[in-house]
Amino acid sequence: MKIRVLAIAPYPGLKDLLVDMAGDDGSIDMDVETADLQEAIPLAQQAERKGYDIIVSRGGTATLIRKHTALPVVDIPVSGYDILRVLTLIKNANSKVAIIGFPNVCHGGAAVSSLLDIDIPAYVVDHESQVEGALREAFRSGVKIVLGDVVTVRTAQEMGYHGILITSGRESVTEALDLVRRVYEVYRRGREQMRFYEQIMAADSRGIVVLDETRTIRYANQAACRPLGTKEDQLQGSSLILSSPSLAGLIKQAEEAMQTEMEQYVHMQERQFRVNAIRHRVDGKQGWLVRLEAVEQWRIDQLNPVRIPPRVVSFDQLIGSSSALQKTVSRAKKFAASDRSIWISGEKGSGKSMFAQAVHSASKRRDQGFYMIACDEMTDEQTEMLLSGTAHAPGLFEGGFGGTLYLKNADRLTRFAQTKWLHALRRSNNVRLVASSLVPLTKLQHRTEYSVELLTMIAELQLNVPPLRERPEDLEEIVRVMIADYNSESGKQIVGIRDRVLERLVQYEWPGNIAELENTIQEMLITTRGHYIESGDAAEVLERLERPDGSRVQAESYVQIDLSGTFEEIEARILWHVLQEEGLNQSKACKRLGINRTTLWRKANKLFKNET
Ligand SMILES: Nc1ncnc2c1ncn2[C@@H]1O[C@H](COP(=O)(O)OP(=O)(O)OP(=O)(O)O)[C@@H](O)[C@H]1O
Repeated sequence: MKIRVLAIAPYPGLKDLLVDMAGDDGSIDMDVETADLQEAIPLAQQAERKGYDIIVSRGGTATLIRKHTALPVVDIPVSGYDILRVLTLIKNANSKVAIIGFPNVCHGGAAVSSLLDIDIPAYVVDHESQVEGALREAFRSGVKIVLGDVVTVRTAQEMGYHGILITSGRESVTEALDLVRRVYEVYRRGREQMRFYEQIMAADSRGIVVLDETRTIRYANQAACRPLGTKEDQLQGSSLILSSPSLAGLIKQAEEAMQTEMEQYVHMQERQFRVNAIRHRVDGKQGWLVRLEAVEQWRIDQLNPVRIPPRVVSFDQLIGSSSALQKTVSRAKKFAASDRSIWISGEKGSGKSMFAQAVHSASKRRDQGFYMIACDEMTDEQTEMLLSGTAHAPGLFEGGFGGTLYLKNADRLTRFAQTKWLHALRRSNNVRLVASSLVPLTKLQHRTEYSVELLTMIAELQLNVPPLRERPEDLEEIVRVMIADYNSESGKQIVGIRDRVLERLVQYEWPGNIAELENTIQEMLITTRGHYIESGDAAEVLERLERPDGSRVQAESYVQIDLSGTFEEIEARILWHVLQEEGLNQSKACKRLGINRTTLWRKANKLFKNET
């Protein structure tokens, strides 16, 4: 195989010589172009893509293009012969002569002229922009003829003086071609080794991304294109923040926390990825080696009621040391170790989703997907799409899903959806189900409209998350964490909450539980100007909370009634919600519903059999 060489000759005569000499060389396949300095840059930039192995050029042009290509650039030297030739030419000239050029030309010239005992001053330049100044200086001191490189000669001529080009002769080109063969051998070995590593990385099913100290992507393999949503060649050299702000955010966090290794789950391009990043230091500069692994193959596409919760929750993130919470945590930890389905009941906003995620994170399926399906938001059509697939996408279980499915508000599945789930689950035995509902399981078991078979499947174990009012001792701790989170987001420096405010918070019933507490504290924090949440900062929010009937207003705003199914089914759901909110007190429920006790009794009896 011949070495593919692109020669860029800064003057036409060199092109002819190169074409002539390359024709005789069996090991080199050379194309020659004529271009000087800046004109040569685009040629050099395209050379690698065009399949050249090495570039050959001369003097200032060679130095310049080296900065614009990853290929090796071999410089045709200005040899002693070249200088000797030109000095022989001008040795009898009566006019004063000088050499002006880059160091290689000047040093050679000075050496040869001193050997020949001719006095030729040399003006060394490091950049083409200095040539004009050097020429002026030479001409001022009486120089009439300048010897030099292409840029020297051209500028001298433009200034109205005589310039003689030191051309490269056959010996210099022979020397350059020898160097091409030697450089190529080293380059070939290096390239083969690099290709070997590149092929290994390219074949890896994990996405591999190498970042430099500015979080710019230096390398990305094929598998990294999917999560980053771009083509391989567009990724290299681009900033991570543009390709994946979420991943860039995680790396930034890890840097700020001075971590040298980080493992996280990230949601990118509608899929979940496990991210493992290791900090590296090359030549004193820091960077990251990031590996991205798809947690599973199924993707969400446009199904809104199916979501990936934004963060990984572990049991440690559940705040509260009350025995009520700790008992639930210890029960949930035991459940996590088994692979059985869990039914989590609890009031609105009490932490059911957090428990579901913590169970997943502590289970053997932690490396697989966790999807939350909002059952009350799914239309029957969407359930069908999710479970049976569409023309463009496989159904959830056909897509090889093997993680945890969290069926949020599973009590609100329509009859149609229940049947669909039942069929799908009968066929799939590799999924962990966690379901949640506001309704205690015992109540649901009496509902005629709910499939007993499905319940048996999705409620093998039961967990009850205690409402916040049953563990008031946790409130202060939760508020403290909320303040800390808020400080880091907002830059404020709030250090606590006054006892008077805390007491009033503890006395409140919290029908919307921690979700409601979060909103309340958030509002107080926004209005707080000092270091503590003072009574004044909290007054308006507290008054609203403590308004007579305030809790009911709050509770009602959390209720979502599923309007699918027959009128009787919808009526049943409304009836059930009102009864539940009134603590199963029929008189209060009748008053709110505007029906008499007999009607309620009849409907309730029909719906809940022996329940009321
Ligand atoms: N023990 C806890 N410690 C800290 N934060 C909590 C805790 N429990 C719940 N939260 C927070 O309260 C909010 C509500 O929690 P979550 O969504 O898990 O409740 P839920 O019972 O699933 O709500 P829903 O009834 O809407 O399904 C979330 O922002 C969650 O992070």
